Amino acid sequence: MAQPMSSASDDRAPRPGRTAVETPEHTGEPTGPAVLTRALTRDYGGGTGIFGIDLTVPRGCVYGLVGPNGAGKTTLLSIMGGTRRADSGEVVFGVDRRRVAVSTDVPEFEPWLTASEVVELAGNLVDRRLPREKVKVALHRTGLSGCGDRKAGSLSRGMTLRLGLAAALVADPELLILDEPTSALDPRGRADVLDLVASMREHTTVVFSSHILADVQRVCDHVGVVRAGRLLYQGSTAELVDTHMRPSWLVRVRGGGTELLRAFAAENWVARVSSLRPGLFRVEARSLEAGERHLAEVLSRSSARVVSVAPEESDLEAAFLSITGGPR
Ligand SMILES: Nc1ncnc2c1ncn2[C@@H]1O[C@H](COP(=O)(O)OP(=O)(O)OP(=O)(O)O)[C@@H](O)[C@H]1O
Repeated sequence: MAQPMSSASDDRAPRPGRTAVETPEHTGEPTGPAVLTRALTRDYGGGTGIFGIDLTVPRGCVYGLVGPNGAGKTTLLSIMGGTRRADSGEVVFGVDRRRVAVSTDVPEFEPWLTASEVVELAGNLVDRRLPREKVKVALHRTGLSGCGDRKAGSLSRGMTLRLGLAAALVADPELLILDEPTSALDPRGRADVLDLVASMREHTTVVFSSHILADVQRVCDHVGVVRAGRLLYQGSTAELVDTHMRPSWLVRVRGGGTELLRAFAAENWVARVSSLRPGLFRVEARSLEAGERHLAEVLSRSSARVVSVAPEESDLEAAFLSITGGPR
């Protein structure tokens, strides 16, 4: 695993026998999840920690782990990455354990090493004959091309985060675990890292945690929602957004449209209709199917002059609030 000096965890050494880490033999085409956890529990006391987490990360996906502060994301990723122990449960890898790389939310490096040396060292831990060119490529991919000779101790927080990423990906991991990889970055930096993550899809499985749900929605095809140490949802991002959002449409008509407003309000399939301003309504349906089936019908029965009908974009933020019942 490429994780040289970058950890801020409390207890690095997994206790033998406490967290089972299995690596199946590799024969032929790999199948099954890249990594999964079974009933993973780490109880810090006082109701904090993680409890009975069954995470399944399909191979080749970009998996986003989201949850409020203190939900247990770092604890979970640290146990998966081998830098914390679990009280019980297991982590099962479907990829070669040596090809799992981790970048923590607060990477720490020896301050006197240059950025190139940090990345080279990380690479050599995985492959002693790692071509020197790979170090340059990793620095380039993480936006640190001009910084190879700078001491790690002189880098800003955002640059240190990028250096952690470069160290993690230098040896082409099969599974990359990233804790809050965009949290310390400016908008440009965030976009760069998200593009990088998106470009790794399929040949590398990526698991990353984030507070920024727009980032997760942008690059993650799978998502896990944790709150208070428990996994509330996991599955495809699209499904999460579709099933946890009440589908809605914005309807614009010429004139006031009071008669149309009443017509919508009388329909069973309409969960709510609200007037945003004269001539503009939001129609919320009880299901996507019902809305798509009946919306046009009501419009055609009405004498209102319809200017436009547009489905409202569902987003992960709203789905997240619906699942967790509160802000993140
Ligand atoms: N070493 C520890 N000892 C005791 N409690 C801890 C320890 N590490 C974390 N916790 C507690 O466990 C809970 C989960 O923490 P964790 O850092 O895993 O959450 P998180 O989802 O990563 O939070 P954040 O988004 O704020 O980084 C929190 O209540 C935290 O205070």
